[in-house]
Amino acid sequence: MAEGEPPAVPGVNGSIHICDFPGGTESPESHEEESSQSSAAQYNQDLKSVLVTSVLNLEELDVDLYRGTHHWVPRSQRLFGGQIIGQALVAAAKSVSDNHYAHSLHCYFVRAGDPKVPVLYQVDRTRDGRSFTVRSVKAIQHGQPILICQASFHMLQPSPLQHQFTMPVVPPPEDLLTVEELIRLYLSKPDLGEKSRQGLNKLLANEVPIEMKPVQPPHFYRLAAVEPRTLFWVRARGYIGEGNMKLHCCVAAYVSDFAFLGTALLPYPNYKAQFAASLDHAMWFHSTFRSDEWMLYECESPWAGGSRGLVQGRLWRRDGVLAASCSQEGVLRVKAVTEPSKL
Ligand SMILES: CCC(=O)SCCNC(=O)CCNC(=O)[C@H](O)C(C)(C)COP(=O)(O)OP(=O)(O)OC[C@H]1O[C@@H](n2cnc3c(N)ncnc32)[C@H](O)[C@@H]1OP(=O)(O)O
Repeated sequence: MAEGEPPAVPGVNGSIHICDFPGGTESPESHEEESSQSSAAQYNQDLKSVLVTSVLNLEELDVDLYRGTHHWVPRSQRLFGGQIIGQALVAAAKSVSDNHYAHSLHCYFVRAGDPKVPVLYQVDRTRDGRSFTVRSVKAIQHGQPILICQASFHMLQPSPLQHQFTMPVVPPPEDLLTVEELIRLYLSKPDLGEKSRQGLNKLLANEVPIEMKPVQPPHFYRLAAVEPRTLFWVRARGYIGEGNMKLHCCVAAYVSDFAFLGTALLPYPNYKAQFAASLDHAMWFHSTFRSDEWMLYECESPWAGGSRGLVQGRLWRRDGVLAASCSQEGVLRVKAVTEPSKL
């Protein structure tokens, strides 16, 4: 890693995209306190998640037409894909009855999102069935689609067919450090270069509405090739509360695109992404969950080639229930890194 670049974390651009990680100004101590409190008390209900109060709170302009604004914009200055998916799912869900729940979505990112203007979401009520309801959503900027999304909703239908994989065994979130805490540890290294220090401080100032705790902190530094698999605990910052499963799915859609594509870069520490962007994103929701509670995100990349990478993910509730599955392909244009790390 070259001097001047912050250390790598498993973000979308591997060694350069650390801006895609949550920043914040909490002290490490606040998490120690939190872990010693009861789970009921761990939510400060005054600190509502900004995802709910702002990002996913769309303005209704007309029937089936909504406007969404931006909260956090990545350093790439193109809109965060998870934000567009989450907002598209909110728009789709608005015209779906309360007893139908999101079970899947399929999206293509066809143009880069422009952070300077809001996004319009135009919903087509494709079909209303007894069990399944389908919506098509077009996210539009400057008169052109930036995302096309199909979302399907299903009423609850119990069935004797029921199985799932087993959740990986990992340390609980209370035993792990947040990304911010890991960065602070890194900042305490006396031999850290000044430009790296500046980059890390910028990262801490980021206001990503997600908290993360990597299970394998060595990946954080990404000095050696590792298998394309990563595990981290993740949750929305702030309180959302029980009850609105549609909303939790929208938040999970936002979260699921975060630090996902970078999994495909983990075996290649000698390359950095010059251009990385998600091309498509699919998601299946399996169980009820709370997106403001820690969930384990298990990400793996079974394939990369032809300047593209495929990533697959599973979001686990901490009690071992599989909450959601995700798949994404992204474009990955890389260049060789010549300078060794000075960090
Ligand atoms: C956390 C992950 C995320 O959130 S990523 C955000 C969500 N996803 C997105 O924003 C992706 C949106 N989709 C897109 O931008 C387009 O569909 C993309 C993927 C770029 C389509 O690519 P393409 O058909 O190549 O578009 P384009 O011709 O407009 O070119 C875009 C820039 O890429 C370049 N490019 C093109 N082909 C090549 C190539 N073979 N080798 C090197 N560069 C190539 C183009 O020159 C163009 O670059 P520039 O913008 O002019 O600087």
